[in-house]
Amino acid sequence: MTDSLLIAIDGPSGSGKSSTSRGVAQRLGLAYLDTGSLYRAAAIVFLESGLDAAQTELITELVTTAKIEPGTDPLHPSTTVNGRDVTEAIREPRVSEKVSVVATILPVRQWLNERFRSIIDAQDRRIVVEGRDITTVVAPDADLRVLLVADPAARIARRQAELGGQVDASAVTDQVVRRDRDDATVSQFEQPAEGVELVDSTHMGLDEVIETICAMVPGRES
Ligand SMILES: Nc1ncnc2c1ncn2[C@@H]1O[C@H](COP(=O)(O)OP(=O)(O)OP(=O)(O)O)[C@@H](O)[C@H]1O
Ligand SMILES: Nc1ccn([C@H]2C[C@H](O)[C@@H](COP(=O)(O)O)O2)c(=O)n1
Repeated sequence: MTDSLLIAIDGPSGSGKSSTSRGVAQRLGLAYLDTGSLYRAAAIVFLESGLDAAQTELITELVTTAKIEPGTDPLHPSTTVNGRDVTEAIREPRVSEKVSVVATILPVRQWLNERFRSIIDAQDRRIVVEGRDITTVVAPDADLRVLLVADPAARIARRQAELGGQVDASAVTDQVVRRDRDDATVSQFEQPAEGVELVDSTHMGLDEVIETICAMVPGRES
């Protein structure tokens, strides 16, 4: 049996977690779990329910009875809700605007955390998992734990470039800065916890970040 290799990567919005984690997983032959994609899928369930954000018990019931399934192939990220492919829909600005509503409901977080742990086990712990609280709550026992950060200006510019100018600057700033502020009320991703490696990607290209993290894997240090 191949040795387990669980890599946990956290960081604020737009710091490069998804792109970096997919690259590291591809390079090391690991599976990949984007935990934010499940929070986003839960946000779709909430948005389509017509419920008010204050109806947290009803939102929790709906989300925790939905069948939310993430793919774990780093080459082909995918997410389904009750069998429907929502891979593209979860990236829409309306979802980014509202995802913190579900992400700040603690029973939803507890339910999702159990899902994440069972997916990690189903992959024999050979997986890169990224999010906001993977290094601290979901997998504090990971073989490598990284907090990936970048200056807010760099993160906003990256997100703006990704959206190809289709969303105005204040909406992009909201998606990055306001969302981090809301998300930080339930997770600690601004400072590395003890034993977590800090990587600042502000002035690093994607390949350099991937290379840096691969070199931190126990047994691969140069
Ligand atoms: N080191 C880098 N240098 C320049 N651009 C980058 C770098 N890392 C990622 N990017 C780009 O920045 C954008 C955001 O990256 P990504 O989606 O990986 O961030 P994220 O941390 O997962 O964001 P979110 O938490 O909001 O989902 C993407 O367009 C990506 O290609
Ligand atoms: N472990 C996680 C992962 C994600 N979230 C929340 C915070 C984000 O606003 C949202 C979407 O994540 P993204 O796609 O931007 O990485 O999900 C969280 O609270 N904990």
